[in-house]
Amino acid sequence: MMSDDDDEEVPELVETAEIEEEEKKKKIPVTILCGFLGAGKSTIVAQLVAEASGRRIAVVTNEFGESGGLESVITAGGGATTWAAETVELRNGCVCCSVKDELATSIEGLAERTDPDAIIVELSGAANPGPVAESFWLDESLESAIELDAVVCVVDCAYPRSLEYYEARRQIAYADRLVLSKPDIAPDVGKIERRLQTMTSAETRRATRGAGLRGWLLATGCYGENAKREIRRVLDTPGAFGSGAVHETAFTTVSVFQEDRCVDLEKVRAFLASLLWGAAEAERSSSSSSSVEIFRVKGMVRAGACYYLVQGVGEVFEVTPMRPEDARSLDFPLGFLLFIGTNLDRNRLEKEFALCCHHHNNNK
Ligand SMILES: Nc1nc2c(ncn2[C@@H]2O[C@H](COP(=O)(O)OP(=O)(O)OP(=O)(O)O)[C@@H](O)[C@H]2O)c(=O)[nH]1
Repeated sequence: MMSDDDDEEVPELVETAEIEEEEKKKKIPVTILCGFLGAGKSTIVAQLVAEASGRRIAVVTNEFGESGGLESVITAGGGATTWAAETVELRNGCVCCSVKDELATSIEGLAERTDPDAIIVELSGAANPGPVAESFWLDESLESAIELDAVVCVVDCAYPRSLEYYEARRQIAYADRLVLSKPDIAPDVGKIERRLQTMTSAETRRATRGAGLRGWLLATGCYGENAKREIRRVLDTPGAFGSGAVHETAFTTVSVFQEDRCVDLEKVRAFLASLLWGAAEAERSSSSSSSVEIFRVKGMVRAGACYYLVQGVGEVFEVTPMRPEDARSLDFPLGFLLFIGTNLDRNRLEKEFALCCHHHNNNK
């Protein structure tokens, strides 16, 4: 029976065509899950699937070796009974070295066939997440159904020595989020957290066997247009704008900023291109421990009245306009770039960023 109140309720007008259009545009978020050998990646995936409560999560795992394929499993969530297995074939072997162009195409195909709500790509223990993340950096014009959502790295708190391995530190440098696994058996999680803070501004969370991570780990919006919250968080991270403390290793975060000066976007793009491509080239041709490597770039710059988000992974980067409402809500007029890598030269980065800026605020 309807009450008087119900009678008086004015039905909301729903523009179905608009909603359909929105739905169509909504891309399937891809989470890259990395972490050193035995850190707890598979345990986390199993827990995410167990907590999926009806959402469909596609899991793609990369096993090194013979087949050169990627195994994937799809679940409708909520228990083992709904699992279905499928293999994404890649011709050339290891996902993190040789097949990056094929990877996104294969996973797009998988997404089309199975229509999941989220996709997790679980990498093997020593894998480099950089080329994998790059492969999801798809051109807008390709109208892909999938988009990179975050690189998540699992750090084993019960095995702090893993941080001595270059492969483990590189995974941390690429990550947007760090899961601190095994806090239940680790003697000093706080010490590991403090050490990680000297290496990256990525957000961290402790989790025993992956419990309670779903809302934090999937569909985070760390990349792309939704990255506003992530930028806000980086700006709020203590130390992200520090005066250049010397870190324990050559592995560092350096941020440079130009308060309220407008940039020339073409110069910013040229600066990033020469920096990232130059660093990658130098890295390929040298095995020296003093070589410069840049894993991640994050930032925000202003050109005229418009703010732009800067994001980079490995050799690829993009400079994208922010929605005016997002830029307004950031509430401080700041241009900054944050680099995570090895042997970064703060003075050089500061000088070159300054050269991208106009002398006056009015963009003239
Ligand atoms: N005590 C405890 N054990 C954990 C936790 N997470 C994972 N483990 C255990 O750690 C071991 C390795 O976990 P996996 O999930 O297989 O790790 P992985 O990163 O997938 O391992 P690889 O694929 O070999 O690199 C297993 O014995 C897990 O049961 C945790 O939070 N606490």
